[in-house]
Amino acid sequence: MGETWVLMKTAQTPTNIAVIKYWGKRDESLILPVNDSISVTLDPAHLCTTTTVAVSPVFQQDRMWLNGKEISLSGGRFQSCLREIRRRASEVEDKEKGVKIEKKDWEKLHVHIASYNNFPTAAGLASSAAGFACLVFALAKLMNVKEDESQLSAIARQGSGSACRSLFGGFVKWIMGKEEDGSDSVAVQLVDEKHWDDLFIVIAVVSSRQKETSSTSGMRESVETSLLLQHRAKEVVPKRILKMEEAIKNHSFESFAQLTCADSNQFHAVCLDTCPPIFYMNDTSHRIISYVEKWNRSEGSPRWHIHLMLGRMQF
Ligand SMILES: Nc1ncnc2c1ncn2[C@@H]1O[C@H](COP(=O)(O)OP(=O)(O)OP(=O)(O)O)[C@@H](O)[C@H]1O
Ligand SMILES: C[C@@](O)(CCOP(=O)(O)OP(=O)(O)O)CC(=O)O
Repeated sequence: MGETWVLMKTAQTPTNIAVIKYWGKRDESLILPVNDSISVTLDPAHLCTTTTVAVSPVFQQDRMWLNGKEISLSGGRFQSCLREIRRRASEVEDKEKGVKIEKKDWEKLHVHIASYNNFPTAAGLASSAAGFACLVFALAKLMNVKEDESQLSAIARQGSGSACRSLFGGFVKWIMGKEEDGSDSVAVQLVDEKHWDDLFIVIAVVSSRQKETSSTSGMRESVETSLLLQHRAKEVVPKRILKMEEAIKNHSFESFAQLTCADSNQFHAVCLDTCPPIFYMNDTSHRIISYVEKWNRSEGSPRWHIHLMLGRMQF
């Protein structure tokens, strides 16, 4: 296969915001969570990642550019995604270019990746979720991987846990799973994006500062030191997930809002119960919470829900 040719695929993936949060791992290397979680995928017209992947016999190594700057692919999470996709690659034929790639060829071929976020990266808006989901989906298309979105979500999960939920639109549940190899820790779509089309999400960025504690290290410390996290995972989230699924299915905004706010508040309570404590909110966040709580009380029934995360606000 000495000739020069390039095959290319592009994908676009939105970010997602958790309404029942993932916080804590039972397996760090496979990124397996201590609880189920549920998120809503944002409209791709607003916050999304666009990723193009290309393969050619002239590429000498896997390389990636993010927002125009080359980044290292040596990290374990990128390597996990590349390895898992390659393992599932199958034959690709492009009759126009006269190219045929056998399954065995994929181990020897290298990819070049260019990815762009149309929103701030590493700024608390879950760019890793959209980014790893988009990377996995684009690579799967390029390498003719037959797995469905749920099976692909188990690969995106190894890039970043919340990324598994961005393989679908609408409301998505990440089932924590019980298997040690993580084969049953996958995302499934609860309802599609048309199910609740008059629900709007407003994201107010209440701080431009990079968060001090990454999600990865924050949840590691919570698992190691917070008794509240253990209680939340065992006693609270299992029941709350069932109530949230019911609220979403029945468009019960009052229940949806109450559960979302309660879960966000408990997430921040776990962060405070961690040693050393983790602060993801600031005075602005607190002020907006109290305004919205007063608003909802004055209006009789909740019209807005609010949950704060990582120094930013989603209504
Ligand atoms: N488009 C992308 N493609 C692949 N990886 C990406 C992309 N965008 C971001 N990432 C990865 O995600 C990392 C940023 O993740 P990080 O968790 O720090 O921030 P965030 O996900 O934007 O915010 P938060 O986790 O607080 O919601 C980047 O350093 C990069 O490794
Ligand atoms: C607070 C959260 O947004 C945490 C997201 O954590 P990440 O998915 O970014 O963590 P890693 O798996 O270590 O990459 C809650 C959520 O999105 O469910």
